[in-house]
Amino acid sequence: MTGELSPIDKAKFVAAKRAADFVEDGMRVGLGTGSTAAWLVRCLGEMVREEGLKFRGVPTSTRTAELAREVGIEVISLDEAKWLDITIDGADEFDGDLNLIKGGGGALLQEKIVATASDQMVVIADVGKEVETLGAFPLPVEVIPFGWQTTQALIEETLISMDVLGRNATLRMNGDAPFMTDEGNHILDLHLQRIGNPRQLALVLNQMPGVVENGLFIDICDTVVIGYGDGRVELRDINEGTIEQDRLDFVESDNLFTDLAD
Ligand SMILES: O=C(CO)[C@H](O)[C@H](O)COP(=O)(O)O
Repeated sequence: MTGELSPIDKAKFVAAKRAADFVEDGMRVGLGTGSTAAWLVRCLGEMVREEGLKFRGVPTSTRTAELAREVGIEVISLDEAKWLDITIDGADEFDGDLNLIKGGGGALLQEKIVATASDQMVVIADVGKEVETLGAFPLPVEVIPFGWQTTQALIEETLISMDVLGRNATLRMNGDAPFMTDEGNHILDLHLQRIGNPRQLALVLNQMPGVVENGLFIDICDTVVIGYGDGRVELRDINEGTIEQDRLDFVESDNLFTDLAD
């Protein structure tokens, strides 16, 4: 990476760096997927190498597993861990109830399994991810390849019957081929604009044959660490609201940040 990082990357970095402090010796930690989660993995790797932090990580994707091993984190499977102390992951949107849209990176299935198997889920996000109502970000739905067009039609019909604003579901592509998840499935992105009742929509989607999982995370996240481009971080707790506001002096002091920016 060369040159100065953008304000969004700085915001992601400070959120990840603050959240890394949640990890303590002996913990089993779910490691999320995406660019913000990648900062977290790099920060944790640095803590392993330089401070002797000892923990085991359960990655939510092959990408995260590769990065975690690269930076020196001990990687185990979810079945080896059985239960996790904490999962730290990014999000595409979060609302005032800390409900989320996830899956922009296509890892929503593993992410939901891992987060649900954790004592607490901490989301790391730049402030641009905060919304009043979920839905401006297209909602990812993981579907099995068999009959995916039939599943797409069923989803669209159901959205019409639910009177949801936007109704089209598009197949996510990777170049000329359909995007494939780690589990060999496809992703349909639902362009909804606004999700009035995310809890109901999540339940309805998961009842359809062909749907494996949807990207709505309802009542799963406990805390959001919000990063700002000027180094400020805010911790928001599901029960207590804002519990911490701080500023990380990352530009001058952070080796990892300046190493990566150079
Ligand atoms: O859900 C995810 C991957 O499936 C990511 O956490 C989400 O897309 C946020 O990504 P980023 O940190 O790159 O903005």
